Amino acid sequence: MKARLRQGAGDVMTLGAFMYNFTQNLLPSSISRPSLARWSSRPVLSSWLLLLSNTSRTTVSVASFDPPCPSRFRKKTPSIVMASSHSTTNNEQRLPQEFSDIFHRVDNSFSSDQARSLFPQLTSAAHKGSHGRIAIFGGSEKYTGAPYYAASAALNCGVDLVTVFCAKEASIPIKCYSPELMVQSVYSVEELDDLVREDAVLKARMETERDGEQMNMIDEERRLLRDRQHHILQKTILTITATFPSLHTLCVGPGLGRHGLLFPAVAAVLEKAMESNLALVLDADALYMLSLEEYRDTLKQLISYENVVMTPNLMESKRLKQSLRNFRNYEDFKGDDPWSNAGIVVQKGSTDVVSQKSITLRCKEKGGLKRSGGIGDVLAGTISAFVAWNTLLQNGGGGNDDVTRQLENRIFAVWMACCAVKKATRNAFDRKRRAMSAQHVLEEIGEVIREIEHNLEV
Ligand SMILES: NC(=O)C1=CN([C@@H]2O[C@H](COP(=O)(O)OP(=O)(O)OC[C@H]3O[C@@H](n4cnc5c(N)ncnc54)[C@H](O)[C@@H]3O)[C@@H](O)[C@H]2O)[C@@H](O)CC1
Ligand SMILES: Nc1ncnc2c1ncn2[C@@H]1O[C@H](COP(=O)(O)OP(=O)(O)OP(=O)(O)O)[C@@H](O)[C@H]1O
Repeated sequence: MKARLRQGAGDVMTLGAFMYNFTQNLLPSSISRPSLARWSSRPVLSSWLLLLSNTSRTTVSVASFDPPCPSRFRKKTPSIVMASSHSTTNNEQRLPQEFSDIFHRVDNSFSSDQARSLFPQLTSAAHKGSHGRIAIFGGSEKYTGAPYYAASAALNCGVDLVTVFCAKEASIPIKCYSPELMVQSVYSVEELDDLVREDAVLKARMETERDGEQMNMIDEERRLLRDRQHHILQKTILTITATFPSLHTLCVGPGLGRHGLLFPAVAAVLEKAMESNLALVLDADALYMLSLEEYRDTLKQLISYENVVMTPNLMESKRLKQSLRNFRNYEDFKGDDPWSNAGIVVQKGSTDVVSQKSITLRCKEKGGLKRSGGIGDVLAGTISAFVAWNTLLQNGGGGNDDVTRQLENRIFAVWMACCAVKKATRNAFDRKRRAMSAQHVLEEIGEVIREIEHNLEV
């Protein structure tokens, strides 16, 4: 049990909190249109992936085009033998399988320098927050693990500060899982349930009431109830939006739950985030909410928003696609591909498909064979970290070219996050087999990031 506690946790946890965790058993248990001239950079990534994937192959034949593969790369990856072949037109079918599999239909190419530029540098000039400030809006009475997994994954990637905005009922459990997380309760499920109950009572009274004066009084009571609801939700919205200027990414959805009264506040937060051009990662119940007809206007805005990553599982994808098809007659939802939106969509599966407009990257990294709950949350947190780095590097860059390049890099950053989680999942599975849980994946993330950086010599 002692080994399961995070460093420093013993100093700050109350005995009660510790016992809570103990009894609940909730503590963590321990690229087609490639420009051929640009292909020269791709062996770096392909080989990186091969190194990362721990395949038994140690000798890989990599085609190089004009200009040839950078010597720097050859030096760095001695286990990979570079076989040179001269470029001709339409060489795509001659590309090794690894290339066409990994970089399916990619319009942009990425150099090793660009790959390194996805990571903020570790320097002595860094201050708390300069490697990313993230917030997760999720966590409800029922789901306390999901926001913890997402937030901890971001921290384990190397983000400095993560805040979890959640229900009051979830805040103490989440605080007890980790002393590193800043946890702020932004609404109470009990309070929202009271509002629903009181409104149902007033509605029932209204239906049976025949006296005009009494009906007016009930009307007035319902108006006061709506005012109270507005006040409660405004507080939620203001608490979260007040932090926007300091955030690099806001992830919405892990463990959010599906309380009907909370959804208008979630939609308002998303709309304010878009107004502030804040990077968004949307997962789980946020995607469920967006598939509902009441939130089609929010979905419509998000579809044309560049700064969003949506990470649907199979079910969420089906629901969202169906909603988008239902909106076909809706002025802006024209075209055959419901996913042809401005932002990035990660369709999770045995192969994660990362797409943005006409670009599609496929993460073919092999994962583990265990599908425990929470790995999707680990992925949402990891993507949030990479997107936060992309945002802060974009903000710190010089000139419009840098901004354009960073935006181009974003899809690549998201793809890399997907590969990292797959690899972490496989490492965790190798270690724990059937006993593997999301916590074990979380424990592998830091090492996988270190391995990526080592291979890229960041
Ligand atoms: N420990 C926790 O607190 C966890 C909380 N979670 C939260 O639980 C809430 C509901 O999430 P769900 O994902 O269950 O909700 P959904 O309503 O999207 O249900 C998903 C359903 O689809 C099925 N499904 C998903 N992928 C599938 C595939 N590839 N093939 C066949 N069936 C598939 C699942 O088995 C599940 O029954 C979210 O807020 C989520 O964040 C989950 O993330 C799991 C862990
Ligand atoms: N069939 C599969 N084979 C291998 N990996 C998979 C498969 N399906 C999903 N994954 C991986 O599992 C992780 C979570 O995806 P999943 O579809 O389970 O999301 P989710 O349902 O939202 O998860 P969670 O319930 O944990 O939030 C992702 O890293 C994804 O790549």
